[in-house]
Amino acid sequence: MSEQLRGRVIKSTGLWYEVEDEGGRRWTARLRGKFKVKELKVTNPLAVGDWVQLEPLAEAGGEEQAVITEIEPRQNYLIRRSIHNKYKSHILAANLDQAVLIATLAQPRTSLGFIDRFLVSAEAYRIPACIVFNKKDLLKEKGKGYVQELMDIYEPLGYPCLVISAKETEGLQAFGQLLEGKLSLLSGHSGVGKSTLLNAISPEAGQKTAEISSFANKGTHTTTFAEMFKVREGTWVIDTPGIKELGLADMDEDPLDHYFPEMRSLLGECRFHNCSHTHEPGCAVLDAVEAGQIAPSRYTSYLGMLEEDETHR
Ligand SMILES: Nc1nc2c(ncn2[C@@H]2O[C@H](COP(=O)(O)OP(=O)(O)OP(=O)(O)O)[C@@H](O)[C@H]2O)c(=O)[nH]1
Ligand SMILES: [Zn+2]
Repeated sequence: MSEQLRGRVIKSTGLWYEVEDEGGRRWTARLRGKFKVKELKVTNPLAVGDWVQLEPLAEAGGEEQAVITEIEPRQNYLIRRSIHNKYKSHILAANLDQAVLIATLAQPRTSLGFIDRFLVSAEAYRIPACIVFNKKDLLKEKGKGYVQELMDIYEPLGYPCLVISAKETEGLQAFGQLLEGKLSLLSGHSGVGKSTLLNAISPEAGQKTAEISSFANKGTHTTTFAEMFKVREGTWVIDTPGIKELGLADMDEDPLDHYFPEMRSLLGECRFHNCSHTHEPGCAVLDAVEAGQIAPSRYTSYLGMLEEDETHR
């Protein structure tokens, strides 16, 4: 019996994987052949974030080489339809502890529709989500009041929020604490300050993601390329170009209202069990909107997504 180690995939090229074992050693690893045919619906059997069992190769010379013998069951994963084969899907990352949306109200403006879509995707993927409003320094009194209004909408729904300024290094400690001990997906429009923020808390991780980002902007990346970065021991982030904007594709078949926490708690109270909450009499969701218990902007996002869903069917 050869030695078995537990490790985590931190980089995947599709051909080989970089794995860090629990002792912090890095391995270049390949999958044992039989795994490749196991799951027919995905193009990649293994993704960044996966926990695996490793078997070091005896003949390895200077470089640490190993074979991956087992993949642990996933807590969650991000998946999207393969760009090469429409009948298959591609797993982008696994076992995410949270999805962090970096948003800004100016330069560029992140729309509420975009925020809500991100949150719905996170719900569908069963990944806890939070929102970090960056560039606080650009906000005047009115803008600050508006951010507070947004926080009053999102926090009671279970989405923690932070308001920070990477430029004025305000709230960076809280941002660091938010990430502490977790694997976080960082998401957000180009220009919201993801690289600046990462740089501020971990120059090494910031540098690496910036390289990938400029690589991606040239349009040369493929979705098979994914990597997670160590902010510090036990704290990781993924800022892969292909997953910056989580899509709604390939989520569970659950109806959309299941992904809005404020509607989820009302399900079963509508008169019709298949209520779409758009026009039906005796609709508990419409009543809640009317009564101001559901934010109008959230309901508007719901309607927008519902309509989009229907045109895609
Ligand atoms: N005023 C202000 N500007 C900021 C702040 N944070 C970042 N910026 C600026 O916003 C611009 C974009 O920041 P980046 O960190 O490159 O944004 P990014 O999200 O990584 O963008 P991509 O790499 O395109 O995905 C830069 O000019 C930053 O200096 C902030 O808190 N306040
Ligand atoms: Zn209803």
